[in-house]
Amino acid sequence: MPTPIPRSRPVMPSDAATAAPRVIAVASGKGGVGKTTTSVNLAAAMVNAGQRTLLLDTDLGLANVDVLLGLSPRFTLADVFAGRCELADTILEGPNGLMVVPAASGKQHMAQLSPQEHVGLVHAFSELDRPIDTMIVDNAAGIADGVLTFCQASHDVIVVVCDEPASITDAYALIKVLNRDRGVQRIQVLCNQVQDASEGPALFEKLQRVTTRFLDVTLNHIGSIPRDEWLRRAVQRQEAVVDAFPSAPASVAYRGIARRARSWQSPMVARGHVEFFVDRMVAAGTGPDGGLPA
Ligand SMILES: Nc1ncnc2c1ncn2[C@@H]1O[C@H](COP(=O)(O)OP(=O)(O)OP(=O)(O)O)[C@@H](O)[C@H]1O
Repeated sequence: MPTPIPRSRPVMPSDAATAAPRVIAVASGKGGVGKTTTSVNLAAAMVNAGQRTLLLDTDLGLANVDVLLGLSPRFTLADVFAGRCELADTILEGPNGLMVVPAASGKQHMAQLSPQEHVGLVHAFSELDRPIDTMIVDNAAGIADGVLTFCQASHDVIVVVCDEPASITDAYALIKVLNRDRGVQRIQVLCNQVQDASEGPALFEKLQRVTTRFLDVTLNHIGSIPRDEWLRRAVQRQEAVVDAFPSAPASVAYRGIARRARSWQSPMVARGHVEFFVDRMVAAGTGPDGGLPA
């Protein structure tokens, strides 16, 4: 069992006003649909647009944000949990000032953190003394507890989906459990690897039909990313496509989504921030000390 992150002091409203990151979780039911690609490119597009952005890789079992960006972590979250360093020590400087917190690749036990440890991790961001406007959280695929906890604790959840039956079925399963078990009522849907302009809206429509029928959740189609050969070339160069090939179709699409993300209405506009994390954990009974706020 890894050592839990030391609990931070209680989060006061003034702290929240200083930290103030808007937190966006990126998830998918099925693996391999483009979740990490999306996290990296949205984060890069946001940083290029002047937002102070931190990309957190929580795919603790199988990390790859740092690989995609060609970064070499000195410390990872595994070191934080083992008490070998502070969270701030794990932050890598990515392209154009993007802050990247790498996960711990291949450390199987890191994929099995308790809800309290997930909360501790998220809560620890309130201790960071550098200003962050937006935090993008790249999750593992599937519906493991940690994924649900990170999604539940974020202001927005982007579910990445492709037009193939397993992706749609698994996206539905993820949305269902987020909605029914974790009280998430709004999901941002990103359709990836579309072949033409009509595929994204049609795919969104399919997903929406089934969720409207069975769930009390609002889906919002935030945009579609074309299947793009330039994106694969950028991966080979270990760069975000928005940086390597800014005029590629996928880059244009990611920039558009990043721009529009600013106007998504936060479900708790007046509150938000780190305080929002803790409140939502506690509301669901997954807070530190079995439901009591730290
Ligand atoms: N729009 C796209 N056009 C072309 N290739 C893409 C696109 N999106 C993703 N890919 C490719 O698909 C593969 C899977 O992408 P990615 O690693 O982002 O998926 P993932 O959902 O994060 O997977 P995992 O859950 O296994 O981490 C990668 O090789 C990536 O380069």
